[in-house]
Amino acid sequence: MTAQLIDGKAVASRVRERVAQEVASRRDNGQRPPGLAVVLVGTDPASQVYVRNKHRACEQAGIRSLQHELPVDTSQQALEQLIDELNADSTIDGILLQLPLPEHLDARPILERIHPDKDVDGFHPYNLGRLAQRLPTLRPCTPKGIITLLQESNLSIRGLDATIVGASNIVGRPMSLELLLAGCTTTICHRFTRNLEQHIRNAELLIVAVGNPGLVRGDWIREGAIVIDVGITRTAEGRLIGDVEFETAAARASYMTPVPGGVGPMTVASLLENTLFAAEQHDPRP
Ligand SMILES: Nc1nc(=O)c2c([nH]1)NC[C@@H]1CN(c3ccc(C(=O)N[C@@H](CCC(=O)O)C(=O)O)cc3)C=[N+]21
Repeated sequence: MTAQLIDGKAVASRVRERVAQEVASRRDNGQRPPGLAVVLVGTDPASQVYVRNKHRACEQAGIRSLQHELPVDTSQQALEQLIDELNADSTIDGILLQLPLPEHLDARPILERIHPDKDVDGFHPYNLGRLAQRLPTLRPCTPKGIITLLQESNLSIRGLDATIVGASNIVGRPMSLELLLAGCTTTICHRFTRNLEQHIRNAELLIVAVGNPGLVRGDWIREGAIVIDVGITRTAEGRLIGDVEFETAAARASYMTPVPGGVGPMTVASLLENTLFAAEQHDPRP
């Protein structure tokens, strides 16, 4: 078998076009544009690239995007105060705190301070609880984007044995909820997992989100599996690579996402959908 590549860039661009049409139709109704506030603390170059990409995507979709770039020595208190101001601002529908934060700051109390209605990352415990109970809510962007990618590729996943490698708050754990809700039998592997290879070999759907290139060897992939590679690592030569050995895995998988051009663009597309969703809650159609 040789895998068909799942073109995340193309699917993301269709999703963004749908959002743009919705935003335009709201404007025709006399409604204000959705507003997104992106908060970036410090000068991490990768974060700056992501924030710039998000800003450009918002502009193209007619979403108002405001950037708050704070110095690296910003205090916890100053950051909390900015969140309070954004929570109170009725023109702002979504607040995104770009992670990671500098060492001296604690993300958790700040993420909990973002009003759940404005939590377009879907990281607030309230929203994760709603997701766990299948209630409509703001869902974490990367897992949501992966579900959209599978749907738009007409891949039915109900009943599949799924393995997730990585149990982060932002990808692995919410991904496990999404797959459970979609009807998969789901295994989550993490740093204490003893038989990683065996869990990967069993996977009809494999999601890898660790950030460790070559972690998953191509010959571990089950014949015909769907492989979703969330890892993004920049090599010394400046190329981006995923966590799964690409060539050997693609020889066994049925479908596989490339890096770049797979999951990354879907994360941004989900952010736009979430911002529109938040605006629809704050400012419903007449
Ligand atoms: N509060 C918060 N929310 C996030 O959603 C968040 C975050 N913090 N911190 C960092 C991670 C990472 N992330 C990506 C978004 C887009 C691409 C993306 O568009 N990738 C392109 C390549 C981009 C490039 O050239 O660097 C691709 O894979 O094709 C990748 C990674 C969002 N994150």
